[in-house]
Amino acid sequence: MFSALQWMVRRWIRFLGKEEALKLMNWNNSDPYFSLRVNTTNGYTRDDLVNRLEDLQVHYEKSIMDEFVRIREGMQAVLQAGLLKEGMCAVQDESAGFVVSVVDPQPGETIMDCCAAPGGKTLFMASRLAGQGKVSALDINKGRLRILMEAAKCHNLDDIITDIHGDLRLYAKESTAKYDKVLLDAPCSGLGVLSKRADLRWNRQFEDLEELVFLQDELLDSASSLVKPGGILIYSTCSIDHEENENRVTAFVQRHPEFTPQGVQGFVPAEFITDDGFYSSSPTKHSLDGAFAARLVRSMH
Ligand SMILES: C[S@@+](CC[C@H](N)C(=O)[O-])C[C@H]1O[C@@H](n2cnc3c(N)ncnc32)[C@H](O)[C@@H]1O
Repeated sequence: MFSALQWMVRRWIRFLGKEEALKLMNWNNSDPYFSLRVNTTNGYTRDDLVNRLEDLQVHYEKSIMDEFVRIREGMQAVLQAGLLKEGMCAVQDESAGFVVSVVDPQPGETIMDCCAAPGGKTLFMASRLAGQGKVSALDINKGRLRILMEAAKCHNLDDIITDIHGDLRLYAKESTAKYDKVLLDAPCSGLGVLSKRADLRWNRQFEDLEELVFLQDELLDSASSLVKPGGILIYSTCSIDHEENENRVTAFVQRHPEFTPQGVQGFVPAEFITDDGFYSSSPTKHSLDGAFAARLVRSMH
């Protein structure tokens, strides 16, 4: 009845309880919402986007995030009308938007986006810099990085964004550059986005989770070496699994006492803040994709 592998269901029941696990499975099997983020760099406002959606007779809801609009149907009409190609908006879930709020890009800052492609967060961070500052977008996947730079051109952000093709683990060993902020949006199980990525339900094995956790630790170690003294490391995933989220942060600060977790109060609304001060969105609580982010401040020495 619920198309999820047994190991996932067992895990959800164990960590969320039966009732919450059932709600999650229902959410994953329902028709997904899609969210559109208006591109303010090109001078558009949310009202411009709303007007275009009304012309196209696409039903929408204004989101709790200022730049976002949610639609359940009509994505085909949006694509055909060229709203994405003309750089008016991007498809982005608010759960990813809130990760950018946790980064809190400020004009003039240098930001390293370590696992950047296809660039949803890179673009949003670059637009928040308001023309001052730089985002370096690194990814191991050349094809996805090309898509990122095409989108950057379309959004008029290509002078702010520099692409770097490479494996973060090697890059961090060789590079002497240090950044004000470093975002590691790590490769993860995607267990928070199963309503949109139904394929993951069938493809993900428990062993994948173990491998991913190992990779997440390695990438966190590498990303941390790029943070300047007093700078901030942001670790995020689109997973709802503690093993990939809170547990990775706990293990990281044990290996790196020079980093201290900083609560995300003031960066995202209170209902998205966990008891430990992390950002967490939940499909069942917030009707958004699942995501997680932690802010870690590097000491001055
Ligand atoms: C969750 S996705 C990033 C999504 C992206 N931040 C966004 O918002 O659109 C993870 C990315 O990590 C990249 N990746 C995986 N291993 C990597 C490595 N060792 N070095 C650099 N990038 C890596 C993948 O190619 C993939 O694009």
